[in-house]
Amino acid sequence: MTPVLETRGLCMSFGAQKLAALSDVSIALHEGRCLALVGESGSGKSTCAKLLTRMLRPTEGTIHFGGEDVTVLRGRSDLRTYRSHVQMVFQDPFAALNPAHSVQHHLERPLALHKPNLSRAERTEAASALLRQVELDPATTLRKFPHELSGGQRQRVNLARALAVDPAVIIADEPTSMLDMSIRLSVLDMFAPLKRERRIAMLYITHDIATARYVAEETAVLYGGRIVEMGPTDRLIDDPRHPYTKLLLEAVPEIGRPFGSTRLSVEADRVRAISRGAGDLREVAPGHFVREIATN
Ligand SMILES: Nc1ncnc2c1ncn2[C@@H]1O[C@H](COP(=O)(O)OP(=O)(O)OP(=O)(O)O)[C@@H](O)[C@H]1O
Repeated sequence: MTPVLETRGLCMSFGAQKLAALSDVSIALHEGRCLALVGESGSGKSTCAKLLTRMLRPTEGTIHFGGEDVTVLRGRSDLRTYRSHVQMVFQDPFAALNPAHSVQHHLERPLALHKPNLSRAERTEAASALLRQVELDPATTLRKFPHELSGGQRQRVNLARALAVDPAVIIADEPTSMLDMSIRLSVLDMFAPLKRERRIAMLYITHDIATARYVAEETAVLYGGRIVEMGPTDRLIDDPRHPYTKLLLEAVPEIGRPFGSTRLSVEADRVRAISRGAGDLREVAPGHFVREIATN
């Protein structure tokens, strides 16, 4: 199956010192499927999202969308067209919405650009349908402003707005990390019908490997800008092969685990703690890594 969006050997470095934020990243997003990109803070997840949406241009490697090389897109209108196919849902649902505009405006604006032939009444009906798709009641939501919505409702509006332009790809960058625990899964649950019914290809970016199982058929683990393990999510969680994947899984909070500090150590064959973004993972002997994780 030809991927909808594919990267080959993607690299990104910043600044005069050319510090590598991303090295040799090759991933593929397929129609109706989701890939989770998992890694801790600083591992390069957001950089990857910015490259895929072409907010940044990679220093090396290529990005193909529908078979076409979009790595070199430059013109404003070409980039705008590309980004209408590849939509982002951001971490902070409040910052992504304009406090001065109603939900109706947030949804009807992209609809007006994407489907200029719709009459005003048809546009409002399309906005209502989008809200129903994300399980919000149009009658009570359309007229509201962002501050009148809960965090979960705002993230649903963001998702509805992304859907307004019929994207082929949605990149969700930590979409639930700023939401209350109790509603995270209900927001993630909305991804399944988008894949099934709209056949959208998704990239779910998260630091929380445990949630990957809810949304993603495949998972890639990013460490220090490199993919250290990739495979079917169930296999990767049940039988992690790379030491860093094991560390991520051991760090998942569990009910019943006592408060305090858990000392995790792991024999590593490929991880190098000198990679930036490694957090407090330390190499204490060649190939031997320890990490202190506060669990309270
Ligand atoms: N514009 C930039 N200029 C210089 N360095 C950058 C820039 N953007 C990102 N970096 C660096 O690249 C590395 C990866 O950053 P990135 O934001 O992609 O990580 P992340 O995994 O998304 O982290 P988080 O989960 O904390 O958002 C970090 O070391 C960061 O400091």
